[in-house]
Amino acid sequence: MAAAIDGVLPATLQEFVKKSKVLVVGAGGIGCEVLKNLVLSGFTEIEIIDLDTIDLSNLNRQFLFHREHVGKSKARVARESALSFNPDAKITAYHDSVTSTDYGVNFFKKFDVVLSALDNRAARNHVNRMCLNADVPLIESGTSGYNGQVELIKRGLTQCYECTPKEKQRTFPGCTIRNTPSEPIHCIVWAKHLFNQLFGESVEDEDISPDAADPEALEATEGKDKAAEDDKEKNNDKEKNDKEKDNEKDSSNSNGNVVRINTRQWAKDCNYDADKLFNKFFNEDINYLLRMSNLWKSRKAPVPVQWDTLLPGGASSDATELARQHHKVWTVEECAHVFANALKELSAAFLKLEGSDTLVWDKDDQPAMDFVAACANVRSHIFDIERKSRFEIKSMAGNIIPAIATTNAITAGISVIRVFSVLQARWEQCKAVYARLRLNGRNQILVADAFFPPPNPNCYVCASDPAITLRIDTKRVQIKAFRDEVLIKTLNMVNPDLTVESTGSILISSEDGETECNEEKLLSEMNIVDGVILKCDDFFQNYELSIIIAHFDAEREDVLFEVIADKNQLQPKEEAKIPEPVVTEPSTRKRAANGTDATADDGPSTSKRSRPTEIKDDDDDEDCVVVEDEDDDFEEVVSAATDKLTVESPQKLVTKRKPSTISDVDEEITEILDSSDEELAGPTKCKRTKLEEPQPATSGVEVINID
Ligand SMILES: Nc1ncnc2c1ncn2[C@@H]1O[C@H](COP(=O)(O)OP(=O)(O)OP(=O)(O)O)[C@@H](O)[C@H]1O
Ligand SMILES: [Zn+2]
Repeated sequence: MAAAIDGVLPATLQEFVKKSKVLVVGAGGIGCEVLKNLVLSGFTEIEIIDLDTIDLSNLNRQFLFHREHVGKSKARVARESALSFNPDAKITAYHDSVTSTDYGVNFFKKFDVVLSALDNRAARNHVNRMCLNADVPLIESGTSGYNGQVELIKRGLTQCYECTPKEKQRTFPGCTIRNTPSEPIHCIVWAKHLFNQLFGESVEDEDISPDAADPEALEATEGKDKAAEDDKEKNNDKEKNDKEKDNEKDSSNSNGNVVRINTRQWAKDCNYDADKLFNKFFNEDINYLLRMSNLWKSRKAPVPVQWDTLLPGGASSDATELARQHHKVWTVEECAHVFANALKELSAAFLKLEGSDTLVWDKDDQPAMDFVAACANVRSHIFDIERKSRFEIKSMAGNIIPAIATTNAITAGISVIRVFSVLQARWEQCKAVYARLRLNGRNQILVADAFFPPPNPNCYVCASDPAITLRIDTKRVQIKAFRDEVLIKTLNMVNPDLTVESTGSILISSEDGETECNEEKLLSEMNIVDGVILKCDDFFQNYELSIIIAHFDAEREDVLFEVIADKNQLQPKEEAKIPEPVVTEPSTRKRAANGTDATADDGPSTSKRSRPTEIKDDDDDEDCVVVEDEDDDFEEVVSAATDKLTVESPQKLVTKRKPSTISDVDEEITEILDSSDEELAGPTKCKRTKLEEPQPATSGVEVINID
C-alpha cells in the first residue's frame, strides 16, 4: 500500500486520510473501484452500503467479485476483497438500501465525506438530501458508456443533485402501444406489458388489448361517415359474437374500450396453451384492430399471423439453442417457438407462487427476456416493423448502455482525488470533471468545469423554503396516487405527511392506518382544488415542501400531473410561444436521467453563464489531463426569470426541525435487511407508457451477454 509510505502523499494529506471516515454508497462498477482506491490510498475508516447481491454479469467489470461470489452480498464481498489490500483497515459493510430509515441524518453526520456510486435517481436524490441535511460533502459520480462524471455537492457552495431538472423519461401514448406501433420500441414496451398482464404485477396503464376508444379510430363514427359508422356497428356486433364465442374474455366498457376481463385468469384457464394465447394476441386482437378501419387509412394495416400456419407441426419442445442465439434476428416462426418455450417456463414459475406473489420482469431472467423478445418481434412482424435480435431488444427493454470498466475506473480515480481536496478544504479544486470518449479541441478527454454552478434558488430541495407548483387533474387523481406517484416516485420522499396549509387537516399520515380512509378519495373530493396550498413533510429526510395546486382538466391521453418549479411554464400555450430572451452561452447544466450531464434545452428559470468547458473546440493543444480552468471572467448571472417561489437566501438549507433518532451502527458487518431493489425514480407523467429510467449513471450495463 504505497500511499501509506511516508512521502507518497503530502504529510498533511496523509494525516487527513488516516483520520477521516468515509461512506461509499453503492458497491457496483464505480463503487468497487472507489473502495479499492480508498483502501490503497491509506483510508482505514470506511463504510460501504449496497442492497444488491452479485450477479454473474457483474464480473466483467466489478473486480472485487469473482465467480464464487455470485449470489452473495455485494457490500460484504467488496469489504472482504478490499481488506486483502490492507487487513488493518476497518471497513463496515451494510447489505441494505441507503434509503432505509436505519440510515438517518445522524448516520450521515459521522462521515467526513460521502461518495455516491449509485445507479438510479431515487437513491441519488435521497443521498443528496441526507448529505445536505447532515452538511457532509458528497462526491457524486456516474458513468454512461464512455462518459463519466464526478462532481462535488456541498451545501451552500454548489448546486445540489436536484437543483437542475433531469431529462424526462421517454413516454409513449397508450394508443400507439396498443393500436398503432411504428417502431420496435413500441412493440417491446407492449411485450413487457403483456408479460405483466400474464405474470407480473398488473398495472392499470399497461393494457395490451386494442384500444377502441382511440380518438383516431372513433373519428368516423363521430363524423359524417355513415358507412364507416355502419361498419363499426357491424364490427361491434361481430365482436360481440366473437367474444361470446370466446368465453367472454373481452368486453367493452362505456367508452367502447375493449377491456380484457382477467386475461391472467383466462390464460390460466387455457392451461397456458401456446396455440390459444398466440392466436389471441397475434391474430384475434389484430383482426379487431383491423376493423378499426380509420386507423389504417393513412398507415399500413397490420397482417395477423396464425399459430397453425406458422408452425403446422406445433412448437419444438426445446428452443434453448435458438434462444441462445442472441445476435440473430429470429424469423417469426422461430419467435413462435421461443414464445411457446418461454411461456411454459414462466407459467410453471408463476403457478408455483400459488397466487401469493407475481413474477417481476428482469432483463437477465432468461425466459422473461425470451418471452419479451419473441412477442415484440412477432408484433413487429405483424406491423411491418423491423425485427431485432434478442441482444438488441434486451438493450432497448432494459435501457442498457454498455458499461465500460475503464470509464468506471477513471471516474472512481477522480472521485478519490476529489476526496483528497475535500479533506483539505481546497474547494476550488473540486469542480466537476467530465470524462469523454473523444478528445476536445484541447486534446482533453477529462475536462473540468470552470466554476461551481451556484445553487438554484428555485430548487425544491436546497432552497430555504422549497415550493413547487403542481399541475394536476384533481378530479382524476386519488389521494393514494398522490402519495405514491407524486410524493414518493416523483418528488422522491420516503414517508411523507401531507396537510392542507390553511386548515392543518391531515390528508396523508406517515403513521400506518391513520389516513387510510382517505386513500380512495379524489383530491377534489377532499377539497384539494385549484389554488390550494399543501404542506408536505418527510420527517426521515428532514424535508418540508409547499405544493401549490394548479388544477387542469386532463385530456384522455394527457399526463395527470406535472411538477412545475417555474411559474412561466404555466403560461397559456399561445403566450408560451413567445420566444424566450436569448441567453448567450447557455450552459445551465441539465443532468440526464443517467446522472451524467446533458446540454440544457429547457432548464430551470435560473440560468448561468459559464465557459462551455465540456466539449470545446479551440486551438490549444494541451495533453489529456484534468484541467482546472482558472479563468474567472465568466461571472455567474442569474437570469431575470423569477417566480413567486424564488427565495431570498438560496444558500440557506432547510432548517432542521426534528432530530433524527437513528443511532450509529457500530458492528463491523451489519446485515440488516435484504430489501428489494428500489423503484427507479417515478414518472412525472403517469398516463403514458414509460420506458424505464435510462440506466444509471454508473453503468447499468453489460458489454456482452455472458448469461
Ligand atoms: N438504494 C440503494 N441502496 C444501496 N445501494 C444501491 C441502491 N440503489 C442502487 N444501489 C447499488 O448501486 C450499485 C450501482 O452499481 P452499477 O451501476 O455498477 O450497477 P450493477 O447493478 O452492479 O450493474 P447492472 O445494472 O449492469 O447489473 C449497484 O450495486 C446497486 O445495487
Ligand atoms: Zn438544489
